Amino acid sequence: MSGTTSSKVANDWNTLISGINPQSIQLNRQLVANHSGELATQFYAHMLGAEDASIFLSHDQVKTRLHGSLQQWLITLFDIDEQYDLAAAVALQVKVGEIHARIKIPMHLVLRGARYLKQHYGELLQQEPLTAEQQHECLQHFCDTLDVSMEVMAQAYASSYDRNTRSDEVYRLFSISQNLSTEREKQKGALLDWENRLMFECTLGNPNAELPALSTSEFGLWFTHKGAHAFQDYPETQLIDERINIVDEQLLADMQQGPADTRIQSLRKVRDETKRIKFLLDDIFAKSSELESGRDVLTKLLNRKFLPTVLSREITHARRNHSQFALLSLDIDYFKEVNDSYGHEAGDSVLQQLSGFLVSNSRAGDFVFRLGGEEFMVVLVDVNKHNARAIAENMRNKVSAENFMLPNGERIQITVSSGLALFNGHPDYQVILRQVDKALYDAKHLGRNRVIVADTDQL
Ligand SMILES: Nc1nc2c(ncn2[C@@H]2O[C@H](COP(=O)(O)OP(=O)(O)OP(=O)(O)O)[C@@H](O)[C@H]2O)c(=O)[nH]1
Repeated sequence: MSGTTSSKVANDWNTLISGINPQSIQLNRQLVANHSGELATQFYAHMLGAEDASIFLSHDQVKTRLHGSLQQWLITLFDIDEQYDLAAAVALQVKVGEIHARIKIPMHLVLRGARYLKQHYGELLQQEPLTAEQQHECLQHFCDTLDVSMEVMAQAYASSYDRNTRSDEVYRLFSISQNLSTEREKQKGALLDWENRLMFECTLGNPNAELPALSTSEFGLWFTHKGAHAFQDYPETQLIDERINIVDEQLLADMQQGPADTRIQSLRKVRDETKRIKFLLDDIFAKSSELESGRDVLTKLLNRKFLPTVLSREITHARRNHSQFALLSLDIDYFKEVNDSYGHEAGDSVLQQLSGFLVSNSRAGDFVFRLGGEEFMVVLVDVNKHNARAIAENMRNKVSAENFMLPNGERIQITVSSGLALFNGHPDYQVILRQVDKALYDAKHLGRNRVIVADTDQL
């Protein structure tokens, strides 16, 4: 929202307040403060009652937290009188609108909640010993104030949403532009690995063991988290998704339970399906054109600008599928000493080697970012609290055992401090980012070369 628009709204707000009897403002302030809990409950009851809202606000902790925030927001909103700093009040509404855009709560649901708030407030006023005229003025002030707030929020929402969408689109184009031919071969190889593993399990493996699912294989994770998004406009993407489902839901089940001849037949069908997936992959990769790359120049990792897009998408995925992901941040310890002792070029070389190391030690569906300087972030997809911690510890251990080769031929060892935070259902990605930042900060201050897991139950 531009500065001119903000000051115009602040002026309008001021005019609105100065036209109201201060006694009515005081009455509303008192009544809203006394009934803030009940008003917040009304707001969410109607908002969450809508079917299209449940996906956004289904998490209990979120409900509890948002309920408190809404109460506080109402109290602050109706505390506003002529003495109040209206520019600050406008800024607060902008912030709320931006949070809604970030967690993608559609604006119409917020407006619906506001409509019911007005209705309920009218009923509350009727229970007060007020004249009809006083009631009317209080309700007018309540409705006008909410309307101004909604107007500001809607503007902030629209521009923030546009920004996010543009960034999503840039990311989508970017993510398909990376080394297309290498990626294609890598994913076809991953598909072949899964097929070979399946053949092995079928013929020589333990007959009671569960067969490896295609959707959770290296290829399946890459496809779900990256490929399907990058190639979302191609009909082949839908077809690949259907093939993966057929393999996992039907064919593997037949192979697991069916009689011997059915198993052989199903195995043949699996081969046919994987062959079709390979053809479909070739088609979509061939259709995609090379696009300008936007990777970090030194390390070729993803850079910070795509972090919001990736996190928003992973949050939506985790909430829809009741799965989890984790953020692992890694910061090299005493990196300044590497630069000071061996020179900047040596430091650059260590950053490049560590980047390659992180990529080769994470899975195809994971995302590795260089956030800047000597700080990295890995988005660990489809993990739980037990294996995420093990992955983080393993990564830290392996880094400390690795020899990093300097341009002068010397080898050095480094350590990293890590913060780890597991997604806890909160729809705003800033929450998990704050948690992982705090955990990294603690890891540094508790002595470095360690992993600290954030307490993500604390929202
Ligand atoms: N070679 C090189 N150095 C960089 C780059 N970006 C940041 N640095 C250096 O990274 C160092 C970071 O130093 P500090 O923030 O003090 O951190 P540190 O020495 O790693 O210490 P702790 O993080 O507290 O363990 C500085 O010397 C930066 O100049 C880069 O792209 N290349």
